[in-house]
Parts: sequence; structure tokens; C-alpha cells
Amino acid sequence: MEWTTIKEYQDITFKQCNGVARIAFNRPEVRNAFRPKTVSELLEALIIAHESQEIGVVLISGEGPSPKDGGWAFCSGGDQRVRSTTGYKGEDGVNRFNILDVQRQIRFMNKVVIAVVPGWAVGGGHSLHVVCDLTLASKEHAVFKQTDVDVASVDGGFGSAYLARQVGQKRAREIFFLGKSYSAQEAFDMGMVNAVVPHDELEQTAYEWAQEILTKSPTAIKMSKFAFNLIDDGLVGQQVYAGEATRLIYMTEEAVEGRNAFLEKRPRDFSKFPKFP
Ligand SMILES: CC(C)(COP(=O)(O)OP(=O)(O)OC[C@H]1O[C@@H](n2cnc3c(N)ncnc32)[C@H](O)[C@@H]1OP(=O)(O)O)[C@@H](O)C(=O)NCCC(=O)NCCSC(=O)c1cc(O)c2ccccc2c1O
Repeated sequence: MEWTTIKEYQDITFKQCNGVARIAFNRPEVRNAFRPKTVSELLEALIIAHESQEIGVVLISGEGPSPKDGGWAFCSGGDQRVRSTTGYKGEDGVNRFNILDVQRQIRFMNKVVIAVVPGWAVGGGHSLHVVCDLTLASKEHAVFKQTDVDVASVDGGFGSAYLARQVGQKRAREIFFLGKSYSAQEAFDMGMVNAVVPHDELEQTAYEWAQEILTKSPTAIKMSKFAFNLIDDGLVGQQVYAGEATRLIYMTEEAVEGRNAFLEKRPRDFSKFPKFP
């Protein structure tokens, strides 16, 4: 795999290789905790990936191991050192919850997003893996833990309610109320991880899953992702799905006739088009 850097950032790495983008938290000394700057960079990288005509699958991971103690992490959530009484304090002095913008970007991303979990997925980092379309986890090092209520926080959206869709209500409540640590295998058994992979093979496996997805119809992949989202996302889910249906209508001869009739100031004629049962 020959990864080339798409853009240099301070808190994340952002690379691509053969249609796959890889975005990784790059603060291993704090278990890849995010501060507002980290999240702004992540959001920008996701938007670049969303807009790209080359990229078809996005991997989100965490760089490591920690230079301090060799520990691995996907992400340990919000950086508690910059948490203020009204959010996480950025270098500009503004307090933000901008990780929720990232969650929505992943959810509405027109491509498959895979969480590649090499170590701890904790707090807001746990929620991030939940919102990704797929999760691959390191057999040796991945640990899943929801500490939100330990630090008087709560992800009341995807991190909890959508988690319950994956593992069931009783399990989701256990994950939040007890804050236990779960191994990759336990997370797999619960249904919130797609595969448990030997650590040394994790990145290669993620790349291979991405390459398999890239062999499929991009429109069908996108429409099936949005169809899976629809029932939980209400009118916004309908809007996202229907937006793609509108694009498909635009691609028909009927759409060409409708547009041209208007521009040519003539009566429209849809009579030749079939009315399928
Ligand atoms: C992740 C851990 C379980 C790892 O434990 P371990 O024993 O392996 O390592 P250490 O504890 O020694 O950590 C090494 C080093 O990293 C620092 N660190 C780790 N996590 C963070 C963090 N989140 N913030 C700041 N620093 C962190 C740790 O202090 C050590 O530094 P040293 O200088 O001492 O070497 C364990 O570390 C752990 O439990 N971490 C905290 C997890 C946590 O509580 N995260 C926050 C949850 S809340 C959240 O993420 C969140 C964010 C949002 O923006 C939201 C927005 C809207 C709604 C909800 C949100 C939300 O819930």
C-alpha cells in the first residue's frame, strides 16, 4: 500500500491510496483524545473525502502507539484538559461540541466509513465507532468503554440510541450505566464490531474491505447506506435518501424533456415515457 498525504494537519493524519482515504487521530500521548482543533481538522478532512470523485471509502483510525507508554488508542473522546463549563475550549477561546458535526458528517457521508480500532475506543471515541458504518477491531489491543457518565457527560444521540440499535437496549444501558471495558471479541459478540483482526493485520484488512466495497456500484452502495439510516433519521433521513432519488430522476430523459421544454418555452411532452406498473 502506497499512502500519499492529502493534506498536512497538526492533530490528524489524512492520506489516500487507490480510492481509499485514511484519517487518523494523531495525539497518541493522550490516547488520541480530541480537542476542538482536532475535530475541526477531522471535519474538514471528512468534507474533502465526501466531495472527492476518487475516494469511495473512508477509514477512521488512531495513530500509535503512544511514545510515552506504548499504549494503543482509536480515540479516548473529548480532551478533559480543555473542557470548560460550556463545552471544549478551542485555541480561539470559543467553546464547542463540534464532535457532533463530525458524527453527522459520517452519518450523511455519501461513502462507506469504517472505524479501524487499534486500541481504546472510549467516551466520545466510542460514540464515533458506533456512528461509523462498519467497525474492525484489533484482537490484542482494542478495548471498548463508555465513560461519559463518569465525567458527567452524555452522548444522547447516536452514541447511545443508535448503539442500542446495534447491541439491544439492555446491553446499551449496561455499557453506559456500568462503564465496563469490553474486549474486541466481546464487542463482536454484542454486535457492535464487524470483525476481530490480529493487530498486525488490522490496517491491511481494512484496506482489503475497502477495496471490496470499491468493486460495487457506488450509487447502490450510497443508496443502501442511506436506506439503512432512513428509519432512525426521520425526515432528515428521508431528505438525504430522497436527494439521491432526485439525482436519479435528473439522469433520465424525462428530466431532460422537462428542463428543455421550459428553456425552449414550449409545451412539455412526457407522452412517450413509460408508466411502469
Ligand atoms: C482511555 C483510558 C481508558 C486509557 O486508560 P490507560 O490506563 O490506558 O491510560 P491513561 O489513563 O494513563 O492515559 C494516558 C494519558 O492520556 C491521557 N488521557 C487519556 N484520555 C484522555 C482524555 N479524554 N482527555 C485528556 N487526557 C486523556 C491521560 O490523562 C494520560 O496522560 P498522562 O499525562 O497522565 O500520561 C483512560 O485514559 C480514560 O478513561 N480516559 C478518559 C476517557 C473519557 O472520559 N473521555 C471523555 C468522555 S466525554 C466525551 O468524550 C464527549 C465529548 C464531546 O465533545 C461531547 C459532545 C456532546 C455530547 C457528548 C460529548 C462527549 O461525551
